[in-house]
Amino acid sequence: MTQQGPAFDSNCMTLTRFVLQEQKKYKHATGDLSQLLNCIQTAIKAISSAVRKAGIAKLQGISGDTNVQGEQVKKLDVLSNEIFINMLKSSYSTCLLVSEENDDVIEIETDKRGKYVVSFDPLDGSSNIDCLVSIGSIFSITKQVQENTTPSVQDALQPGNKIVAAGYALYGSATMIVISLGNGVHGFMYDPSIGEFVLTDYNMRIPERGNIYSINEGYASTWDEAVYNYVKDKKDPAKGKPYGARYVGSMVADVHRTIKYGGIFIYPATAAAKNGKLRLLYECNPMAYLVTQAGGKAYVTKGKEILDVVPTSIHQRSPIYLGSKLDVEEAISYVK
Ligand SMILES: O=P(O)(O)OC[C@H]1O[C@](O)(COP(=O)(O)O)[C@@H](O)[C@@H]1O
Ligand SMILES: [Mg+2]
Ligand SMILES: [Mg+2]
Repeated sequence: MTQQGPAFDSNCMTLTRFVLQEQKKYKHATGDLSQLLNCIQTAIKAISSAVRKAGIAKLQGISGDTNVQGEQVKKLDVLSNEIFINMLKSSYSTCLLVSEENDDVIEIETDKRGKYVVSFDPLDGSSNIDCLVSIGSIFSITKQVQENTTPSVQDALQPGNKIVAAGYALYGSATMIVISLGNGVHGFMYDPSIGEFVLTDYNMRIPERGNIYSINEGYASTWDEAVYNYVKDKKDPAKGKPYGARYVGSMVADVHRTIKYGGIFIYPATAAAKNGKLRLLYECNPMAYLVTQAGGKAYVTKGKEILDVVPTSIHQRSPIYLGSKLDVEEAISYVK
């Protein structure tokens, strides 16, 4: 447990109750955000249940193969996307959705519209599904620029500093939701015996400095000089105690470890991909928001924080340096 807040009894503080308690702090709150977060929580429970059955997918019908009845069944990422979209629509609190799996924005029907815009990666780390390595879901929530107007793509193209809440679910050795509503970062572990997410990590704070670097080192020959030299120095005993290397290849898992243990996660620009690989709206922004709320830093490059980038298209990519304040500042200082 990271830090126990005096007002909380973690044995019975569920995510649902926590969200309601946050809502009560704002006199004019309508309850729409709470309703939205409850629907996201339900989506995550459903995806977690599907993830836990992925290994017997051919029998259960969630693999993208043909099941024992000879029926075509859905892949986990397709299923996760449908679950997210259905839950968000039925929350009656959204007007526009951006999903990694959909080329265009999804406009919510008029009679179901609310004021929030949600960007999400329904299943992150999909290349890790078949080998049972941790995967996740990522989401961020902003308000529509002008409430009660017809939603347009401009409502989705807001910088990360407009986010009102963001979080991720990690389907690891346990399922966990890590979330921020702008007042710190809090972690809730799923307790299958009661079917609830229970507060386990109150006010998560990322260590100011860590001793782990996380980057896909297989691509080192394609990095620019700054990233190459930074990583080289982190391994050089003449420059200090060498850092450990960890790279899961699921952003949720790599960022979760970085928040818990400290250190740095980098997905840089490469010679082939000038903007890196990760998507700004539903990967970089939510994670930058959480890491910043936990006391860390998230940069595109020197002098440019992720959360200040004004997006120009919904699936745009961005390089990212994210993690412990001192580690990120040190890595960025290598950029000329
Ligand atoms: O294999 P690479 O190039 O290191 O990329 C890994 C990155 O790609 C991702 O898997 C992309 O996510 P998706 O599975 O949602 O496409 C990130 O989770 C991860 O950080
Ligand atoms: Mg992803
Ligand atoms: Mg994905």
